Amino acid sequence: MTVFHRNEQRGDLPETLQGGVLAIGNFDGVHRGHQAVLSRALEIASDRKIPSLVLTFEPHPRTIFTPDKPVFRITPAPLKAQILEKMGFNAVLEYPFDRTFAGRSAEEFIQSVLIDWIDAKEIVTGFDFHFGKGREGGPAYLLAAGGRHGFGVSLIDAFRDENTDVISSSRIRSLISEGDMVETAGLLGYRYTVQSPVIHGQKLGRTLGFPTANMALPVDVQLKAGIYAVRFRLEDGRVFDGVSSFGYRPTVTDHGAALLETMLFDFSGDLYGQTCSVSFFGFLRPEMKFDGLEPLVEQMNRDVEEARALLSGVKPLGSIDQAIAF
Ligand SMILES: Cc1cc2nc3c(=O)[nH]c(=O)nc-3n(C[C@H](O)[C@H](O)[C@H](O)COP(=O)(O)O)c2cc1C
Ligand SMILES: Nc1ncnc2c1ncn2[C@@H]1O[C@H](COP(=O)(O)OP(=O)(O)O)[C@@H](O)[C@H]1O
Repeated sequence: MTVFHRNEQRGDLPETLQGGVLAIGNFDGVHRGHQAVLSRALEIASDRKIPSLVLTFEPHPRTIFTPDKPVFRITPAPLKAQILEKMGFNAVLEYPFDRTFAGRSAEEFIQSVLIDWIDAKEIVTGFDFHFGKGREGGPAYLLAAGGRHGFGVSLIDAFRDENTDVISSSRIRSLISEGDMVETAGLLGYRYTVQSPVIHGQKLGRTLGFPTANMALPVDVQLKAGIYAVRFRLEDGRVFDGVSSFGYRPTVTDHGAALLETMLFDFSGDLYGQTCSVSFFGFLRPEMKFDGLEPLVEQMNRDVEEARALLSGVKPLGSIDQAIAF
């Protein structure tokens, strides 16, 4: 089996990965609509026995065009790479995106990236993908370029959910900001997941009988503050059920940045420094300000019971969910 290749800085592309099928897009969230595009690329790769690659852009182009409004990334690059690897791709190419790159013509992009660097034989993308200076390159342009350069082009139509709404990253971002983890999972095809190193907190949790693994999430994350039923994955792959609190902890502090704190069930050990992931299965309640630690602890005990009950019956939604949250 070949090792998954993550190319973060337009480094040399191994020859074994040239001449493949290339899915192009930002794919933030790798949601079910993205998965339709990506599955088509995997099918072509398997039929033609050529490598399968994904070309994406880092940072997210919108961060370059509107720097004062950083995009809330559903899947930061490392998690996206993991999901693509689990799906069966051979490589992800995270192309450094800046204004100079954005200012290149569509033809320059095709020649220097798709032909000279990757030697792509097949391109798969969504029906609305545009590229090159001022978005001059669209589906028709890409089809014509394929004719000239000799690569195949597959354009995948917008994927709709059961209610015939188009699945989009922005719709999912707003569901996450409302704490709607069930609907979010339905559109992603897997449970919303964050990854971060476990950091030191105030060491109060253990004295309350609730040790919590603390994580700082990227500032752009717009997860609703509150208490969630979760599954927690350690670096070694072990997974524990747990309950998380995300927010500002008004009972003990009333300032500072939002923190994600997770109490793992049936676990004891040291987690500091490990990069762990938390997958969200359900929203239990908003964060509240209690009059002292005693009522807080009583409520935390009820949260634990509720989370245990919610998690007792959960099943993987598919292979991506199985790989990251189970
Ligand atoms: C299940 C759970 C629910 C929580 N709910 C609240 C809450 O509603 N309000 C609040 O101020 N803090 C809440 N917290 C945060 C606690 O105040 C925090 O875990 C405690 O202060 C320990 O902090 P430390 O990890 O820095 O030692 C919750 C924590 C957990 C694990
Ligand atoms: N069941 C558990 N759930 C969460 N963390 C645990 C658990 N058992 C042990 N730990 C360890 O204890 C630490 C949390 O203890 P705590 O007193 O809350 O300290 P901190 O304030 O640094 O988070 C975690 O980071 C982890 O290393």
